Amino acid sequence: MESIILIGFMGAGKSSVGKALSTELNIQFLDTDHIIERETNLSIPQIFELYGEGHFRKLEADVLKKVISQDQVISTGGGIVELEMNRQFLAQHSHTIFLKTNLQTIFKRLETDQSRPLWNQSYVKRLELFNKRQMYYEEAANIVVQTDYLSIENTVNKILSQLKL
Ligand SMILES: Nc1ncnc2c1ncn2[C@@H]1O[C@H](COP(=O)(O)OP(=O)(O)O)[C@@H](O)[C@H]1O
Ligand SMILES: O=C(O)C1=C[C@@H](OP(=O)(O)O)[C@@H](O)[C@H](O)C1
Ligand SMILES: [Mg+2]
Repeated sequence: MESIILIGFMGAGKSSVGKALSTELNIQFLDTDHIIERETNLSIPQIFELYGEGHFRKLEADVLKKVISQDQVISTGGGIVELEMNRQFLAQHSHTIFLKTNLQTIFKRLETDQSRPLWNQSYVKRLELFNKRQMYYEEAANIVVQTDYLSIENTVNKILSQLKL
């Protein structure tokens, strides 16, 4: 089986759903953010603060290329689709899944979150980022799963049924 890649906005549930999905399928779980943090020995906010978003995007693109292989679930960061190269790469992959959420759901889930530098900004900036990225996710994904009213467990089940596994 090809690896399963989860994409979507911050708070869509990529990391939580990815972990649960890998447990269900009994395969390895990778999260591009975790790999970057481990390899740099820095937190995501520290990388943004010290080196800026552009540098983080390079690290993220390198990790994405490196981790695609068989039999694993890969959760990405919400901004992986910012680079066109990544969008093309993801679109060529048959199991790229867009976890789709409306902005209201994201606000609820990330209400007290301080760990995401690009969420930690004004309402207008958040809205702009959310709107801009929607078509990027659509472009990069082959499967779309709407998650607003689903628990993590039910999202996993919906993915499994869409993948017909
Ligand atoms: N389907 C869901 N229902 C309720 N809460 C969720 C759901 N998916 C994620 N969450 C919660 O939202 C927050 C962000 O989830 P996370 O998996 O880190 O998202 P992402 O990796 O897409 O940014 C976490 O607190 C998580 O427990
Ligand atoms: O949307 C983004 O640009 C980002 C999303 C984060 O991952 P999650 O989507 O898992 O929160 C993380 O990669 C970083 O803070 C940047
Ligand atoms: Mg995540």
